[in-house]
Amino acid sequence: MSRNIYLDNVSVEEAREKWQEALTIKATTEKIDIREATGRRLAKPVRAKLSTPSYYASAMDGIALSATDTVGATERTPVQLQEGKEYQLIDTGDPLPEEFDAVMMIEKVNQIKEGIVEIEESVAPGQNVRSVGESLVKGQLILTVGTKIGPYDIGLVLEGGVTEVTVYTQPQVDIIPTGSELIEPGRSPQPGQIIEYNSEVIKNLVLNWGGKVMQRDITPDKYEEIKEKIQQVTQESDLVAIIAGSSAGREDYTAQIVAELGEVVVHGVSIKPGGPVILGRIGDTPVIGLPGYPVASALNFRLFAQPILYQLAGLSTPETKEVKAILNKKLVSKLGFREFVRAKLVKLDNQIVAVPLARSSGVIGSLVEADGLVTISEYSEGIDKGSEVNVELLVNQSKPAETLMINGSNDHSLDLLKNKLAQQGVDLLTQPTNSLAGLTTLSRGESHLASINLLDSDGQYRQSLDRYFPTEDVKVVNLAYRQQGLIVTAGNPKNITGIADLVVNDLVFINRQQGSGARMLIDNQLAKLNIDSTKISGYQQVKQNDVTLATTIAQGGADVGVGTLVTAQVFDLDFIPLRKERIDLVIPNQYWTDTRIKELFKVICSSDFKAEINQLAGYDTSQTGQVLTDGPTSR
Ligand SMILES: Nc1nc2c(c(=O)[nH]1)N[C@H]1C(S)=C(S)[C@@H](COP(=O)(O)OP(=O)(O)OC[C@H]3O[C@@H](n4cnc5c(N)ncnc54)[C@H](O)[C@@H]3O)O[C@H]1N2
Ligand code: MOO
Repeated sequence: MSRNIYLDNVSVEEAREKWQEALTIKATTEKIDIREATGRRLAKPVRAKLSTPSYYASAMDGIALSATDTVGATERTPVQLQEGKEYQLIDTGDPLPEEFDAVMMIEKVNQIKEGIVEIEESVAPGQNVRSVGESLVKGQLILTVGTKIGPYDIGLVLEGGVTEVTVYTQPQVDIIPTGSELIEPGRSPQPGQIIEYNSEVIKNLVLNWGGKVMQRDITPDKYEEIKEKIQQVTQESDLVAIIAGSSAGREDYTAQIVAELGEVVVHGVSIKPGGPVILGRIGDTPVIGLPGYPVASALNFRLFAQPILYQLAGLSTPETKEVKAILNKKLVSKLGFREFVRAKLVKLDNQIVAVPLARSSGVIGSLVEADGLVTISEYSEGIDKGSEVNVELLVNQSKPAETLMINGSNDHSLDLLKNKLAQQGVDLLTQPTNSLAGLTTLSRGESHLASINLLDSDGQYRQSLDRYFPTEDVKVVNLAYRQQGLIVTAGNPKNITGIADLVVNDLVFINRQQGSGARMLIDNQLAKLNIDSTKISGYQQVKQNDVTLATTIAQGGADVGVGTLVTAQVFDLDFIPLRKERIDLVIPNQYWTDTRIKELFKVICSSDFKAEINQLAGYDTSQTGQVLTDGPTSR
């Protein structure tokens, strides 16, 4: 079998147009019981078969009477009425006897004696009476075509004497995940195996759009098996989605099979992610071959299958909502490809800022985090930092104002903080870099707060903070103290006891980057002990964070590095304590009154939060929530 190496490179619009031309899409309808119709779309209008109420009915508990008999009734000139002749007792919903035209509430009726009542005010004709057709009039239009049927609609339709309604048939999507490397969720992947989840993502998109799903078993990368499966399901399906095998790999068969069974209309669109998408048909059934990478798979399905499914359901695709935002990072892109970059949106001062997320199409988390999609045109090689961009909203418009952006040193307590803040409706966007980068970003107005672990050698923040905020006041709030030390191989086979051992010949050290608190710690200690860093093997090798440093040691790439106790424990490594270090949050005074910051401060000061931090090995909350310094003069 020859490989399909040459893909088309058509635009999104051209691909959609070509696919539409090749398909004959017709929405079909069915009659169903209104009681089973929640969420369905009406294909025919509903009209009332009855008027309701169908009789004049009392709207209150009281007495039925004639308005004319009450004329002139006041507290001083009450009117007496005789039961059976001038009034009759009546309850809510009862038919109004023909001889009467109004109802007086029982609370306003004084019983004088058996069969005689007295009233102290007059009533108007029709008072407290529900007239015929007050709710619905026979023949009245109750619901229009396209209505998405909800709880109240069902009540109204039933009241109108109707039980059966005509709705659009829910399109059925058959999803076939392919790939010999795929395993069912819940199993533990061996090297080379991947948990299959794309089909669940696609399934839930279809359900959200009002369709039905048949999720098929994982089919291995075997030409015959895939072909057979596609043949089997196509007949009964309104749209077939085949996941993976779309590209130029040795076992990428989808396009070839679709071509044999029907027609490949487009294979290859000039977009990222998701270039190798296949759009085709088998008989009258539309078939889409989705690229295997999860982001590509989901975005392609949205881009191409959603409009088809909406047409099948008798609807037009919902308009997308956009906001304008300022891009906070330069995006470089390949000319000739339209790229959809997932972005977080944050309201910073009075602007919405778009923070690009991971661009790899293998990172599904980028879709979880994303508030919107930034499109880089195929005619551009990228977008500069600071440019205004249109962002397609994936969330509520109010979301950017609920997000707080923090940059700086990473710490386990920030995860706990994020989780707690989320419960208060604040989304903490963490951008783990290092302390100095956090302060740089903050001083440029590109974040709301910074996390730092940079105490100066004299135990003050003076130097660091004055450098970044020479004129502006900032508050420094303690988050926690954590245990910093040497992370060493499990069992400490090289018997490392402290910093002085780092110059031992057969030891390999692994360092952290400049600007990180761990790097400052090691450099300070080396200076104190008069140790020449060039004598330490591996000193030039740096890792960007605690976790990658520990991973390197756990995998045998180094013997020792500086990190936290909690990270050593996560990776089952040994630990030699060096010092307790403070993790602080730096918050410019201008944000101190921001509601998101107020929530953050409340969380930090809560005993719940402190209790959670105290669960972390080596953490200390004795000063958590304390505002340590306040303004340049007191620093
Ligand atoms: N030589 C070329 N190689 C590739 C090209 C290309 O143009 N030339 N395109 C790349 C792009 S872009 C994409 S996207 C992928 C698409 O590849 P396939 O559709 O053939 O998908 P696979 O290679 O089988 O899978 C990619 C990746 O995704 C994982 N996967 C697949 N299905 C699932 C699933 N149901 N659930 C979870 N994960 C899944 C799979 O294990 C792979 O890791 O091709 C590039 N290569
Ligand atoms: O389509 Mo691929 O998804 O760009 O990685």
